[in-house]
Amino acid sequence: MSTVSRDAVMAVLSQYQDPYLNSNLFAAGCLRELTVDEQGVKAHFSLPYPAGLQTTGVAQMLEMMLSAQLEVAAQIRIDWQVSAGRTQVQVLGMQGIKNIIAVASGKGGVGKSTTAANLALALARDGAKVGLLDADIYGPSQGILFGIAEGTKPAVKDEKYFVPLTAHGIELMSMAFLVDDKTPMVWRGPMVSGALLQLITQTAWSELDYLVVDMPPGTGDIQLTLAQKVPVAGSVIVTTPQDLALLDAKKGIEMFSKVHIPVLGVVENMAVHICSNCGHSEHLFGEGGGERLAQQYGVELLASLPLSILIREQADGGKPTVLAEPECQISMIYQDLARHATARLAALNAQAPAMPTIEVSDD
Ligand SMILES: Nc1ncnc2c1ncn2[C@@H]1O[C@H](COP(=O)(O)OP(=O)(O)OP(=O)(O)O)[C@@H](O)[C@H]1O
Repeated sequence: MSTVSRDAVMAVLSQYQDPYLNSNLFAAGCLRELTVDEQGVKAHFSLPYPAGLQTTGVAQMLEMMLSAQLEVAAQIRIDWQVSAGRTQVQVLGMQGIKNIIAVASGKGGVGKSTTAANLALALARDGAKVGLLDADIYGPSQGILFGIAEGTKPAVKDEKYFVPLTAHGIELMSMAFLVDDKTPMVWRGPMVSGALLQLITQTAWSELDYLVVDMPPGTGDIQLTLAQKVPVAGSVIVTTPQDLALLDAKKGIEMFSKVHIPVLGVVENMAVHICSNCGHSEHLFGEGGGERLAQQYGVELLASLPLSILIREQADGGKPTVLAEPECQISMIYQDLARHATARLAALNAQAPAMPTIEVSDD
């Protein structure tokens, strides 16, 4: 077999643009090994974001491109590896976590918790080790979203740490596991802030690639303190496209920039309604709001999700869409969201100088 040149092989492989890194695999620094000899081509690439579901397919496609264009036999291996966040996580119980991602919204009820749950599940489907911290003190709903039986309490380790529950491969801790639904509102204020701090400083998480934090909605003192107490590597802002929600989402973006937490991007939820009878699509809350918001702040529009009865029924029934119907079109959007957000985070981790360590105590 005649040997093709290394340049020719690289030229063919460069035709593939990774949709999440927005560049070819060489320019994105993913090449680990490339051998071109009379045996053929052997290459190994490593992606910086979880991509377990797509590596085999992409490798096969690259092999076919080489075979078709250069008539050369190729063995391509693609794997992925997550780098640790810029901020070293020094919080007790959180030291084994590589990256903390906050999911926030300026306004309540826009689908932040549903997005956080599906994001966590999508990351896990792609092979990442994931935890989910439900810090939504006003309406902790991750227990319901993950089908946890009411009254389930986390185990306690060394008389000091809560052990997260595990559901569908995700480590899970929620305010709801500590505060009773029947706790009167008047008691809730001070108790809840105390419990939230306990949740942050006294949960023994495993070694995780990502901890997704479902933040309380809004941009008040509690959210700001939380953003400062938890060493967040990046945030995802969830909004619906109507003007009022967008206005609040802007406040969310500004809050994160105030505490120097990068915004990985915006998720536009309930963007378009598709009639389940006739298939007609309608932008109930206006069109293009998420895109405009992302452009205004120079961040990515990570995903745009439809207003779908499936999303609501599955989430409220304890099986978010990514779990209930992993192959459906909506799950693909969540999968895409997870990859866009983590690829962006990887780029930030690679670029930025290390941030100072954040130490958190429970006082
Ligand atoms: N894209 C969607 N289509 C249809 N229903 C949705 C969608 N996203 C979320 N929902 C539903 O909207 C309701 C509110 O969602 P969710 O609890 O995730 O919002 P939230 O922003 O976290 O609210 P809160 O401010 O109360 O924490 C839920 O019943 C959920 O199932």
